[in-house]
Amino acid sequence: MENGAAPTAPAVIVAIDGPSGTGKSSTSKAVAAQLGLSYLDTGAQYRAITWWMVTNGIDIDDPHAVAAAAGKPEIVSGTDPARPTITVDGVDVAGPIRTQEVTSKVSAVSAVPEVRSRITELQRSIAASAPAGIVVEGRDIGTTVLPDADLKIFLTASAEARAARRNGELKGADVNATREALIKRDAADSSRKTSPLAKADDAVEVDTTDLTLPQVIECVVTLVEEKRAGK
Ligand SMILES: Nc1ncnc2c1ncn2[C@@H]1O[C@H](COP(=O)(O)OP(=O)(O)O)[C@@H](O)[C@H]1O
Ligand SMILES: Nc1ccn([C@H]2C[C@H](O)[C@@H](COP(=O)(O)OP(=O)(O)O)O2)c(=O)n1
Repeated sequence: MENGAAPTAPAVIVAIDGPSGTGKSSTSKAVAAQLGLSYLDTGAQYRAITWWMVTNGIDIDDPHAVAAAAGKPEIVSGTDPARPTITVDGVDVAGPIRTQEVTSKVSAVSAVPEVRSRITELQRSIAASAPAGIVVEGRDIGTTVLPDADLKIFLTASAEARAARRNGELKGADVNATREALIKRDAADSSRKTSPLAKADDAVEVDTTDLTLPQVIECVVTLVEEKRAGK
């Protein structure tokens, strides 16, 4: 290089999609931290807009009402993988977006096309401004949000493994009820008309059922490094 500076790697965009409990958030955060990339949890954004709708008394079963309100809340995501943040109109909602109420309503809100177009635009602008690149996790990142991503991963796991993992986080929950709720939400997310949960044709599928979290992280880091090396 003319100025003697060390060459910097070009920004790398990694899309990680898959159903609930497959390990997207844990894997994406760890991969981004290890590789010095930004991190975006797009599910948190859909949860945040759902929280705003519930808090403001919008009838989430009325898609017209949800569509009419979709442009109102200002959602801001902090993309440091060591400390991801999410605010709505300046309010920290990291805790409130994880309630059962929000979880049970997020699929209906995120199926509304006006909600998706607003959040998709936000996601693209965050990805475009990440200095070293970004790991973006969700349901439609490889298919719709960032179809030109350098690497696309689709994580899967059995419903039993996913329910057991989620139950580890919810103290005292019934594993069968957790499994049924996961299956119901995945079915709603996969069957909606606008950008459903789906594997992109060029995504690498990783079944995490019998892998530990460190094994999944290592697998994805290796795939990113191979991409960067041009293999
Ligand atoms: N391969 C794995 N083996 C065991 N537990 C895992 C694995 N991957 C993730 N987990 C755990 O499962 C739970 C759900 O993981 P998370 O990353 O939130 O999944 P997702 O973002 O796909 O819903 C977390 O408690 C996480 O620590
Ligand atoms: N890219 C995305 C990400 C999430 N969603 C919707 C559908 C999901 O059920 C909810 C919540 O996503 P989130 O990743 O937080 O869900 P879990 O961590 O799996 O419980 O948001 C979406 O429609 N598109």
